[in-house]
Amino acid sequence: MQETGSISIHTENIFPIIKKFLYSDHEIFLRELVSNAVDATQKLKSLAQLGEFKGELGELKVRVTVDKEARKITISDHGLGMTAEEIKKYINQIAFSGATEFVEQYKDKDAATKDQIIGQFGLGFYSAFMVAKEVEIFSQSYREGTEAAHWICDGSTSFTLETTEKAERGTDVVLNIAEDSDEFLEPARLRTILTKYCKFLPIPIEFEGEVINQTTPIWTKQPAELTDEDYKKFYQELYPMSMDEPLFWIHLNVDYPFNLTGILYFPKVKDELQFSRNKIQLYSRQVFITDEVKDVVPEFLMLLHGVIDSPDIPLNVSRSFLQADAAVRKINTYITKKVADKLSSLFKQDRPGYEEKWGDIGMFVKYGMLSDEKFYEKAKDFVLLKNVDNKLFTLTEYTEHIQANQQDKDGNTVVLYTNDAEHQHGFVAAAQERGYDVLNFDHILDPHFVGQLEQKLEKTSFKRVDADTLSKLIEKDHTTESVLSEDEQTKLADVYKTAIANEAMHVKVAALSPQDAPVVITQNEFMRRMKDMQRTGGGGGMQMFGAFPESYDVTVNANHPLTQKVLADGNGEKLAKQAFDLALLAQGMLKGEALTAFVKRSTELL
Ligand SMILES: Nc1ncnc2c1ncn2[C@@H]1O[C@H](COP(=O)(O)OP(=O)(O)OP(=O)(O)O)[C@@H](O)[C@H]1O
Repeated sequence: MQETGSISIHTENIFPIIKKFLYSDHEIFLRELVSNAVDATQKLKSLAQLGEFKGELGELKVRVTVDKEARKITISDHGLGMTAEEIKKYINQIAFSGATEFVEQYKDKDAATKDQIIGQFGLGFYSAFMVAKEVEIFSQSYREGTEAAHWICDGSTSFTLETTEKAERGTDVVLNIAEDSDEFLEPARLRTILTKYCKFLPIPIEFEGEVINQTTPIWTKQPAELTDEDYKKFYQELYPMSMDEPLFWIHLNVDYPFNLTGILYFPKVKDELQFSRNKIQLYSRQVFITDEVKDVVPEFLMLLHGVIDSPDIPLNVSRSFLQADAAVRKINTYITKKVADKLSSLFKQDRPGYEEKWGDIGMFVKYGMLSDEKFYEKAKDFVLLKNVDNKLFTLTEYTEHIQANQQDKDGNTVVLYTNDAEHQHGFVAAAQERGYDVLNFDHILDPHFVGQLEQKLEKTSFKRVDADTLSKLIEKDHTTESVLSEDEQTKLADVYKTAIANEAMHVKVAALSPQDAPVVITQNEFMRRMKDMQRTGGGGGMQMFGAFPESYDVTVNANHPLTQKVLADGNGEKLAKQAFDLALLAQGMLKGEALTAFVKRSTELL
């Protein structure tokens, strides 16, 4: 029997159109054909289980071979095969009508969208024509008493179908590679494509006499069957270049209301926010799809590594649709919840272990809290604050820790922090001397995090240790009386103003304790925060603060013994300058010429 015919579709000659549309990702033809072969094999296995196929299953491998001379790539399977009638139905009708529909719907879309949609309309098989000028199918159905069929098509709407001889059950798809697709005749190229897309397919894939895949990757197994070593080994397989072991992992496994399996690893990341993105691989039934998991995984978890496998993610639709897709939103929420639960249980079950990892996971947690309200609600119980003595506290523990000492006269709890304990050492030490605790907030996310905590925590404010004099940072009821008269205070301020001679330094006199420093230089908390935010790119509306020059408050302590000397001494200005320079020195602000002058003056005074 031989039959030639025309495939009944509306658009004439869709081949050139498809080929043109899908220019950027021709390599996926192999993914599509190999997954068809795998599907056919699995269907046969299911039929055997159901007792509908009683013959020998034999060795169920999929073989990919390439013959460079003959310009042919062959994908062979021992799956259920197709009769001539089935080829007409599944290939001529389904595969081709899918292609037609594709052309009609996606004519005007951009390249990225087109790349994504190839499978959507059963375009799988048709993708062969992106690289082949002619495609042949040799197939023998598993059904007894059926004849083998041979189909040839050049991508146009006409085809030839005839009976043939084929010894073994299953299908061979033979591609006659087009001149412009020579690259796919290179075995090395084919191997790369196969390892990229087919590494975890459930049926063995043989290429050049070697099986290139793992048929049961660990995410398809039950967590109870797996040891820590299995998870670590798999991580190493996924990221052979990685030096570090993952910190911990989450095995995802849900089948309702959507289907999702996978393993997410927390890598060691430390500081780099931009580091290792796009490390999560997305699979659909063990076929690799993409490592662009944006929208499927919440933004703050993009730093995680691992695999997600879900047939429910509509991979073939455009980006904007993906964001709006209900299944994707649910998956997103699910992953966030799973991550929060995992952190929570680590925290509860092994506090020391959790604290040890805090340096690596702290950033995730804070980033998550900042970007996701639901995550904040869970994480507020396991987020940790670190003080300058490297002790870690939960939010509740910390409030309890400082409440007695660090309440101001209005009953607000004042949290003191430093963003650079080394640099602000003088301020930190002074605060500690008063029995205050100082937190370390030295990550670039911390200014934002501080802002968030201030909004969320009741009657709590955050002040950097160098934002004001200690008595002003936490204002207590009792005010220290000034030993100076009004006149003396004005005179004192004038002496300092002349000595400092700098517009950016706002001199004021305050009655501090005689034990405090004679002069303290501080930078207003609000202004400094605005500038910090701006530097880290936060808060779009903060732009206007860029126009403000740096300015500092210089607080002169009226009650310090030195003050009397400054007022009495004919040399007052020199002393004032010296005291001011010492304050600058404590802030690490004394540099260059000023530093040289200071050293000279100190020697003179000595
Ligand atoms: N190797 C094969 N063995 C048996 N049947 C096949 C084989 N390849 C394709 N088919 C049949 O042809 C049909 C069309 O294949 P095609 O790849 O175009 O779409 P699909 O596999 O149904 O969907 P998609 O690939 O888009 O997920 C398949 O559904 C299957 O019935």
